[in-house]
Amino acid sequence: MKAFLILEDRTVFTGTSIGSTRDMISEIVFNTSMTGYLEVLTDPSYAGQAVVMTYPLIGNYGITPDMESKKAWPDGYIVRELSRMPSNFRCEGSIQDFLKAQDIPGIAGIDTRALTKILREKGTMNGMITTNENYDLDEIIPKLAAYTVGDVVSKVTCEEKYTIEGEGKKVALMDFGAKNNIAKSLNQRGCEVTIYPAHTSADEIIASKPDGIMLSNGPGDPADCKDIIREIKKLYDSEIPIFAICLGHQLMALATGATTHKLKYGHRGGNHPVKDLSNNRVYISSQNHGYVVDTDSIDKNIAAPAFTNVNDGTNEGLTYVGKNIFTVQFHPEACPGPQDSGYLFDRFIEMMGGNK
Ligand SMILES: NC(=O)CC[C@H](N)C(=O)O
Repeated sequence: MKAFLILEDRTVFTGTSIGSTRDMISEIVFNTSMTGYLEVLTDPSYAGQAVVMTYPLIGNYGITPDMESKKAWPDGYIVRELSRMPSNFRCEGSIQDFLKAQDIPGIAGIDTRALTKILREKGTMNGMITTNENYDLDEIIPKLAAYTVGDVVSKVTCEEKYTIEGEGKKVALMDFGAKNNIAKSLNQRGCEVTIYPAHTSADEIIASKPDGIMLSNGPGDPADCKDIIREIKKLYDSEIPIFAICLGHQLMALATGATTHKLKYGHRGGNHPVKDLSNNRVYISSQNHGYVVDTDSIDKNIAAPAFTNVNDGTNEGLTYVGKNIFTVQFHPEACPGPQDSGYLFDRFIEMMGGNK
């Protein structure tokens, strides 16, 4: 069946429908990862967005147990070519069947390179995937322009707290849309990890006396998370060590007076170079974000830049003055992508006093 991807600038791509055939409107973003399509599909930070994979062949090893959450979160999926015959000893099914089962509409067989060039030159924009050949652009474009990602953290966070047992330090993980490998990275290092719903009060977290608090990644515009930001300010005021990733990093910055803005087309992929400003070493990082902390808005008495992006100079991490708090914009938990910065979990454990 034919499918159409319609962009806010009136560009229309014609391809083949994959997954669900229902209409979808979303923000269209591109990811340049060459591996790890399943981790991308199940990363809750994509809620409210449809993702274009720039790597031309997707799905060749099918669906494996590498899910980063319990389901797929993007509103839509856009690829050049979907593998017709997935093959891997861990393969449990095809991506086509997975998208159908998850009711996610998609489009294959379009020139994703041309699409990515448009998004890179004009910036991230909204779009629609439809199988209706009689689409009416004049009717659709205003609907696309009106779309906003909205409050997606509430949609992706867990409903109730739960604990992953461990013998070492007790970590409270705030789930704003956490990827599984954050809890796993801590647990593999011995930590007992309790995962809390995003709207848990700071008082409850502090009363549970954790050795450290981890603020997770998550979807949407950080500045929209006003209630959560208020609670994070209380966590900042407590003396508990804190490590934060991506949305968590942005929320801590907002809670302490900095501002954020939306990048033209974001950083989503597995090869983003970030420089550790303490030793000028460059790490290749996994990234998925559309917003950044404004470097100029950081109060020197509160925080200092710890990492910058080598490609565009934007902020990639902060250390907080006089506090046991550090935060990063990229993904040390990888999944997908390089694990170069996994040592940051060790740094967090040291900050909590070490595991033994
Ligand atoms: N992966 C994330 O946590 C993303 C954070 C935020 N939603 C952004 O796009 O910038």
